[in-house]
Amino acid sequence: MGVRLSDMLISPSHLKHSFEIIVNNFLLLLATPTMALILLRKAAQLGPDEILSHLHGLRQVHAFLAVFLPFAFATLYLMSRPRSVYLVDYSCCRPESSCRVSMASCTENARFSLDDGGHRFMARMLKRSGLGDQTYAHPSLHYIPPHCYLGECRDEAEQVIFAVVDDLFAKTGVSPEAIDILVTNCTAFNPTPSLADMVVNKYKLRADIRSVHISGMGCSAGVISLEVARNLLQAAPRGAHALMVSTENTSLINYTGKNRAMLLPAALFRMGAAAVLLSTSRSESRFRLTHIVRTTTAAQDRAYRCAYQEEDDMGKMGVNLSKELVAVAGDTLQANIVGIGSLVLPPSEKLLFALSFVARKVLGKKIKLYVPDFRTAFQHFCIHCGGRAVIDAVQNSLRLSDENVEPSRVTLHRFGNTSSSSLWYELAYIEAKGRMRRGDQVWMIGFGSGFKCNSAVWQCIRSPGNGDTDIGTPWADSIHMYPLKISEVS
Ligand SMILES: CC(C)(COP(=O)(O)OP(=O)(O)OC[C@H]1O[C@@H](n2cnc3c(N)ncnc32)[C@H](O)[C@@H]1OP(=O)(O)O)[C@@H](O)C(=O)NCCC(=O)NCCSC(=O)CC(=O)O
Repeated sequence: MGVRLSDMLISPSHLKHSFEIIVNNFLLLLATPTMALILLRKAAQLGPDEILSHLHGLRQVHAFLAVFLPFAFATLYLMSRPRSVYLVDYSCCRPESSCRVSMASCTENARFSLDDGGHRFMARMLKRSGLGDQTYAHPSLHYIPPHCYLGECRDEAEQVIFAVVDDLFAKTGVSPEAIDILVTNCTAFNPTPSLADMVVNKYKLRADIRSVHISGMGCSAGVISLEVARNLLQAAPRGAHALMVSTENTSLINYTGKNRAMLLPAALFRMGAAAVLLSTSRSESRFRLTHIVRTTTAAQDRAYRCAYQEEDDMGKMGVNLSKELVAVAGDTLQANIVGIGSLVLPPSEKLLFALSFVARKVLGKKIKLYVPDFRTAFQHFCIHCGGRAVIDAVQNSLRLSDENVEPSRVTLHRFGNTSSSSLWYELAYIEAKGRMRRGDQVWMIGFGSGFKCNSAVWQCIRSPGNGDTDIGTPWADSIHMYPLKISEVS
């Protein structure tokens, strides 16, 4: 059956599209004819002779000022702006295959390490978690019961961190002596000397390096590291390099008590890490960091306690993931999108939001607030894959399509929740699928204990060429399997 033209013109999507064109180009549509009209009227009033005599009357000093002043103002403006920060490249760890854990082996371990109730709960959570059969956990967790001592934790950190940093130096050709700034983050494992010192020692980094380690800041700490690295880079000489390493240690999932909320991390968290090289030099870089917006709701007790490290009644230590976490994440996201929306959304989306806001104030709460369409600003979304329910909640509140959240769901399936490094696995998935184009905008959304929602926005300035064989390396052995219909977990 054919579609009538009149239906097409008044269909909601076409109306919305026309509205966007008019509002987003309002200034241009209004200003260009107005300026043209004013100039034509003035020219008509003066006539050609008078215009020519005005032009002859201009002195050299006028011409000089007309050229020099805009040039001077433009130079001052450019010099006073903070320097742009670029992503040279990044690397994500695919641990050794001996670390791989299948669902069956996780369930089997739970049977021998937990009581009956705990084992049944874990079996159910593992099935429903959205994780697949190829995620990784450090060998210390393959023991029954888990065997997490300082030496094993340090070994896990060294394995993943050295793997990604080796890979990053190899693929960028940047030498360790060229690193001026180092930022590392890991929430659960914080030995002395720190993980930052571990990297300095291994790669013999310079004695004057600015190094920082961030701990206890949860899964959104990767974006916090980014902000710290960006701020330090902007204060460093032009062309300086910052190395950023984000990881989590699976020692945090060795809880073997009876508290369900503390058992949950073992069903979700897995081994992984990412290393990122940033610079203030655009040449050779692949992305430009355009915005970072950080939100914390830690002032509210409910938010503060929803991912909380504690001892249970029997004195066993673990991380308690409250049932309220998903709702808290939704509230924190709402606060974050107000900040990010004002920076990135086109005027049409801002206007619709403002109109719905005013209508709600005037007509009361029965009027729903308009949820801006973030797909008008971003081509790609990297949403922290904290758990199936977290991804579902973000997809619903931002009205995203299944394809928009595909990188998060497949990362959860292939690598599990690798905490602050998960966003980089998602970016690598998008690139491995060949979806990244020059000019594309990427929104990274990190969630983490506190509670925090931190956003980073990247613009692709160089899409991968045919020679870039390293792109999407962590996915090299599995990209052909995805996407699966993993949203339909029974
Ligand atoms: C765990 C799930 C995959 C389970 O999926 P389901 O569809 O089965 O969920 P459901 O709500 O029906 O719950 C099934 C059963 O699990 C129980 N259940 C669910 N969540 C629980 C929790 N937090 N504590 C204790 N029990 C819990 C329910 O009561 C129910 O039990 P019964 O059936 O007996 O009534 C999902 O709920 C999920 O993804 N939750 C979010 C996980 C999360 O908090 N991720 C953030 C990690 S922290 C992070 O990433 C950041 C950071 O740490 O910084």
